[in-house]
Amino acid sequence: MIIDRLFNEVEKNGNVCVGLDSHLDYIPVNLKEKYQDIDEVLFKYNKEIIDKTCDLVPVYKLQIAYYEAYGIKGLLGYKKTIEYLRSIKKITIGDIKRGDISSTAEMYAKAHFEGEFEVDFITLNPYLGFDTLTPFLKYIESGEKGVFVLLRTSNPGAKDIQYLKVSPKDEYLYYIVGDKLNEIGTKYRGSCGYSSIGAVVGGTHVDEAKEIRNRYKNMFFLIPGYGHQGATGKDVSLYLNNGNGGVINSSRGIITAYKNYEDGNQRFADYARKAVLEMREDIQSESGV
Ligand SMILES: O=C(O)c1cc(=O)[nH]c(=O)n1[C@@H]1O[C@H](COP(=O)(O)O)[C@@H](O)[C@H]1O
Repeated sequence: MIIDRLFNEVEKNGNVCVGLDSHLDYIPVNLKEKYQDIDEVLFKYNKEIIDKTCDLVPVYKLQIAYYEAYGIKGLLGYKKTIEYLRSIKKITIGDIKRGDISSTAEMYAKAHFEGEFEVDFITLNPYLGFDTLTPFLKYIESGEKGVFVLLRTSNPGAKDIQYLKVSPKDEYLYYIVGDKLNEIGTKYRGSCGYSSIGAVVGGTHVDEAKEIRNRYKNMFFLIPGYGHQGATGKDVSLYLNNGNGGVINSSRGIITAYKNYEDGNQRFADYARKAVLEMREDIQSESGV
């Protein structure tokens, strides 16, 4: 199952998920001048970062908005990047955060689990209801695909809706979501013990971290918020289990790390590698593995 592959990759390479949120403003001028087409600029930037980090990380996440924003050429850059990652056997997360009525969700599943945009995992938004998840289950059942469903997000606005107290137990709304995901996910557990239905849990809020980790022992977490959004190694390691059970995403903190160095423009991928190494060490030292 895909979750076993991810679990094993984490055992081997640690927890860092490189977020390829490749805004053109993040890309060094010399690289932008070298290639005429946006798809090539995006792909070459991503490829250099991938080539310098792939021995250190278990997985890459592409937030699709950074590609959609550049139209057809942007999406071509997305396609080329995920194809390259899959060709070198790295696990891919398409951060698409979809959620819609089931007939439409069926087409989202087809769009991102098959064809030109095929990835291993996608992110989903469950706040339109749990029926929106059904069309993805047949892909998960095949063993080859997985999902990370938003549970409690990293942004300050997470408090607006996800933290509303709801009956019957007067608990936070996100626990209703988590309990249901846990229940659906039981059927899709791999030999590692985790389910291919994982959850997104922002690392920026830590008050309930222990409770979330204990309550959802078989859930694998995608944990964003490290670095630019303020979460530290200490914060995010609260969501891990013996150093596994989660991957921690950093996007800007890795792909724009070069901006802090005078020779950064020429060596952006070297500085991405340095940022990954530092992040990996930070997490490992805090999670005690
Ligand atoms: O699903 C996500 O990946 C996600 C969920 C969440 O709660 N917070 C969050 O920041 N993300 C994504 O994680 C990435 C964070 O980027 P950086 O803040 O630059 O590391 C972006 O691609 C966000 O869209």
